[in-house]
Amino acid sequence: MTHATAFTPAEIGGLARRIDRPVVLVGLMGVGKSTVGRRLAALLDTDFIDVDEEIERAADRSVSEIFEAHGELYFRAGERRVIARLVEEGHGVIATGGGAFVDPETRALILDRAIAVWLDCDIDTLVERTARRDSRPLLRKGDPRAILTQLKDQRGDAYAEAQVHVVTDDAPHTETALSILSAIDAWL
Ligand SMILES: Nc1ncnc2c1ncn2[C@@H]1O[C@H](COP(=O)(O)OP(=O)(O)O)[C@@H](O)[C@H]1O
Ligand SMILES: O=C(O)C1=C[C@@H](OP(=O)(O)O)[C@@H](O)[C@H](O)C1
Ligand SMILES: [Mg+2]
Repeated sequence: MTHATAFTPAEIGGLARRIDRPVVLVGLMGVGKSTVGRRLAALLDTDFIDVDEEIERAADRSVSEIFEAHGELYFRAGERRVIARLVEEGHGVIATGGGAFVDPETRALILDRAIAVWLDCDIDTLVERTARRDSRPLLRKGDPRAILTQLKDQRGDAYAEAQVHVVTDDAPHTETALSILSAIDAWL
């Protein structure tokens, strides 16, 4: 559920000043972490970093190529290191990849040093959105709906540890970003 939340620019500025830690978006593949995260950073007039893009830049390979060449465990090790660095650097908004927050070490770090926002939506929407791009190696292993359903079940308890929970729908990205602001405002 998203709310058409009206914030004046001054209110958003005031909220941005109260946010003294990185806002880290977590949740399943396709929920909107990368695209809504960029919009959220723009609203807050802060910088945006996507963890997968940082990993790709450091490795000079795509996430799919890393999975293919070295396997998931190697990717997770790199992901853990990159997130530790990004949280330490204190970026404004950080979009993680869907598996990152499941790692206990990464989750503890984010909960301690950042504000974790769990973006959540229904499986039908995730299936439709993730079908648009063939860039997610975990979804190539079988039926995407079955895989996403299983991951939702496996990861739900970890995601639920996030300080802020926002249930989204197909509202435009900016509206979703405003819902996140509203939820952070209520939590602070
Ligand atoms: N709230 C939304 N409304 C409509 N489309 C969305 C929304 N959030 C994300 N999308 C679309 O879904 C796809 C996946 O979004 P993305 O931000 O890459 O998700 P994630 O990083 O969580 O895997 C993109 O095509 C994106 O534009
Ligand atoms: O859920 C996961 O384990 C993954 C999610 C992906 O990121 P998005 O959640 O941004 O799609 C990417 O990190 C990788 O394919 C693994
Ligand atoms: Mg992403």
